[in-house]
Amino acid sequence: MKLQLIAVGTRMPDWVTRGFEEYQRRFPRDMALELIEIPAGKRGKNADIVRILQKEGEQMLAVIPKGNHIVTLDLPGKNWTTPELASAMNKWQLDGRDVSLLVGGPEGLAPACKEAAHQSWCLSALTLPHPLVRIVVAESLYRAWSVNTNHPYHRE
Ligand SMILES: C[S@@+](CC[C@H](N)C(=O)[O-])C[C@H]1O[C@@H](n2cnc3c(N)ncnc32)[C@H](O)[C@@H]1O
Repeated sequence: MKLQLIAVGTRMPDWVTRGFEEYQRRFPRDMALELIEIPAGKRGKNADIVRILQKEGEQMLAVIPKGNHIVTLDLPGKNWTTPELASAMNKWQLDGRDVSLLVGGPEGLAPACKEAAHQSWCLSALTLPHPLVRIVVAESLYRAWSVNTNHPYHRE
C-alpha cells in the first residue's frame, strides 16, 4: 500500500521540510509515504477565497489516482488514538487500495474534497497550522505502522 499526503503549500520553511523528511524516510518500501504539494492560491487583499479554495480542491483531487481511499485531515473528523489509527491502517491494507490524505490551506479544504472523503481524521481540537499538520501526520502514521509491526518505536 502507498500513502499519499496531498497538502496545500509549497516552499515550506526548512524546519518543516526537515521535520517531515525525518519521518518520511523511516517508512518501509512497501508503505512509502509520498508528499504532493499543491500551490496555495494567491491571497491578495481582494482575493476571491471561494474561487481559490475551489481551485486548490480541484488540483488536489486531480492528483489522486482513481480508486484511492481518501482521508481528509479536518476538525470535524475522527479523533483516533494511536491504536485506533493503527487499526484503521490495518483495514486500509486489507482493503488493498492506496490511501490519499488531504491537508488544506489557510481556509481549510474545498467542499469538493470533503465530499470526496471516505474518512476524516481530526488530530486535535486545536486548529493547527498546515505546515505542522504534515509533520504530525507523518509521525502518527509512522507510529501506527510501528504498532502494527511490533517495531520498538512505539511503547505503551
Ligand atoms: C490552518 S488549517 C485551516 C483552518 C480552517 N479554518 C478550517 O476550518 O479548516 C489548515 C489545514 O490543516 C489541517 N488541520 C489543522 N488543524 C487540524 C486538526 N486539529 N486536525 C486535523 N487537521 C487539521 C486541515 O486539513 C486544514 O484544512
